[in-house]
This record gives sequence, structure tokens and C-alpha cells, in this order.
Amino acid sequence: MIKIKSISKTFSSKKGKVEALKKVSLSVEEGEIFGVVGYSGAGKSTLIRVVNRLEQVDSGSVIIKGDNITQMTKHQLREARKGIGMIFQGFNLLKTATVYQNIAIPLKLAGVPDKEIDERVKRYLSVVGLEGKYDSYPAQLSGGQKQRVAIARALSHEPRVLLSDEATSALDPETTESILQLLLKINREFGITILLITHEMHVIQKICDRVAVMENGEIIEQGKVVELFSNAKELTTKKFINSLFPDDIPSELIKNLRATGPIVSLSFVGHSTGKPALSLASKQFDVHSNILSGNIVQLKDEPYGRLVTHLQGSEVETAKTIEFLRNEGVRVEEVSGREL
Ligand SMILES: Nc1ncnc2c1ncn2[C@@H]1O[C@H](COP(=O)(O)OP(=O)(O)OP(=O)(O)O)[C@@H](O)[C@H]1O
Repeated sequence: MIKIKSISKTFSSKKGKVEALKKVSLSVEEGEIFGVVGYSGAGKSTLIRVVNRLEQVDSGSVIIKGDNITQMTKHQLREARKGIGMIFQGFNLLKTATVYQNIAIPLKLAGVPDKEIDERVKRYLSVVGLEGKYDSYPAQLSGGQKQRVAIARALSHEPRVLLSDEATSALDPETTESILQLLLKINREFGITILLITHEMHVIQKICDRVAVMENGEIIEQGKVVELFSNAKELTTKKFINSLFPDDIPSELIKNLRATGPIVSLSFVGHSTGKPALSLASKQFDVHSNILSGNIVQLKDEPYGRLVTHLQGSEVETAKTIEFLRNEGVRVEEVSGREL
């Protein structure tokens, strides 16, 4: 659906040159929600802005449904952009226009007939749950309601693709949750492909099918969300995932416990989250487990859980326990205090 092929972009400023994107490639499949996560300055905004050519690339190409966006004339680009909606952290609403007009005006400019404009405004305001707000002005709305208007405006052009530039970053956790659920609904009901950028791992956790992690203008790791959660290779990816599993086990305690057996991190995916594997292991082997921290989060399609536990017992018995857990579908990693 979206193919980003080896794009590079360098900015020149007084302080010198910044390579914002270094030969970045990724491919978003039709109907999926693809998230790009990274810390500030990683290049995420630049990446999403080259997709609809708000930013020109120095080299490489962006192909959407077979059309090369990077090589289009202005007229072709205008047409192509009709199929690409975008929402922003700052909502970008017209302050002096009502909610209704915020959606109607861009439709009018796009040449949509008046009768259809009215139908679409009402239809998409209903999709985002703002039927009663036609005559309100943006200043009279909460942040979440403003983002809903922006989403309705994007949907009113009936795009195939929605680009989301930190759409929930200015919102409180509860409102964030409701906007994420709305994006999920849009994806499922209208089949719209979503490419989003975020610095918040829980956005990836909640709604994304696949994820790419960016650092210093490069994609350092990418894959299915569930696979990255259970098998991250890069330190930055691990840090993002660990942010969802906070624990502050005192290092002195870890040091003391490790003298009597390993401390292991157990990851459970999907059906294995429901199994009492650890208590079964404790019954079967001469090992006592002492849970130090634990949490289960809901990924888009399945739960993922993580437990950090101390296995107290002999080397032979703890090794048997670890093998048993692995056979039960649990991912087991021995951790040192530093990693925690
Ligand atoms: N117009 C510009 N002129 C000069 N440098 C820029 C410009 N836009 C971005 N950069 C630089 O390019 C790098 C990547 O910026 P970008 O905004 O894409 O990162 P980001 O991951 O989206 O971070 P943030 O979340 O803070 O926006 C940064 O070093 C930034 O300072």
C-alpha cells in the first residue's frame, strides 16, 4: 500500500547539516495500522511528512498504491492527496469556523457538491460521536473533541490512508484511550490503512499491527508488535517496551537474591498468559518462585504479560524449571540487575 524506498533527507541550518532521514525503507500493508516510534529528534515527523510530500526528499521514493508520490506534478499530487488524510498533534482547525464549517469548507474547496457536503459532514461527525456540536467553535471544545473534529474532517475526504502525526500527544491518558479506540474503529469499519508516528509506546501497544523503531534518522528495528515485544534486539526498542513494565527492584535485593538462584524475566503471549505455568513448575520441581514484579498489557489482538521472578533452588532444578516454562510457550530470559 505504502512503500517507502531508501529515502534520505538532510536539513541545513545555521548550526550545520542534520541528516533527518538516512536511507529509510519501510512498507505498510493495506488495512494495517503501522506505528513508527522514536525519541525526539529521531526523524519521525520528517518521515511521515514525506509520505504526502509536505516535505521533499533528497533521494529515494514514496509509492502509494503504485503511484510514485515523489515524482508527481503539482496537479497529480493534489489529486493523490485526496486519498491521504492527515491528523496532527495540534489539530489544525480553523479557529473562526464552526465544527460544521471546519469540515464543509475543505470539501467545498475540493469541489464536492453542496448536497453531498452536508451528507458527509453529518455522517462523519456522527462516526466520531459529535452530532450535537455542529455550531460549536474549536475554542468551545476539549482537546479530545477537537481531535475528533480533525478526524471527521480527514474522513470526510474518504481517504484510503490516514497519516497520524502524534495525534494523541497533547491529550490526557483517558482521552488518548478514546481517540485510540476511534482510530481502531476507523481502521476496522472503513478499512483505512493508518501510518502513525508517536513517542509513546502504549500507542503502539494498543492499536498497531506492526512497528518500526527509529533512532538518529534510521529504522533500527521493525516487525510485528507482538514479535518485537517478545524478542526485541536493540537497546532502544527494549527501553520503549520496558516503559510499559515499570519496576524499581532495589539493586541490593537483586544482588542478594541472585546468590540463591537466577532472576528471570518471563514473557507470556496470547494463550500462554492464561496458563498457571509458574505454579505448575513450582509443584513439579524443587524450586520456589518469588515474584518481584509483573504486568499484563493488551496488544491489538492478544494479551502480553511479563513477570520478573526469582527462582530459588539448585542449578539443576532451576534449569529444569526454565526448560519446562519454555516448553509451556513462555519466553524466559535471565536478567542481571543492570538490565532491570
Ligand atoms: N525544517 C528543519 N530545519 C532544520 N532541521 C530540521 C527541520 N526539521 C527537522 N529538523 C531536524 O531533523 C531531525 C529530525 O527531526 P524530526 O522532527 O523529524 O524528529 P522527530 O522524531 O519527529 O522529533 P520530535 O518528536 O521532537 O518532532 C532533528 O534533528 C531536527 O532538529
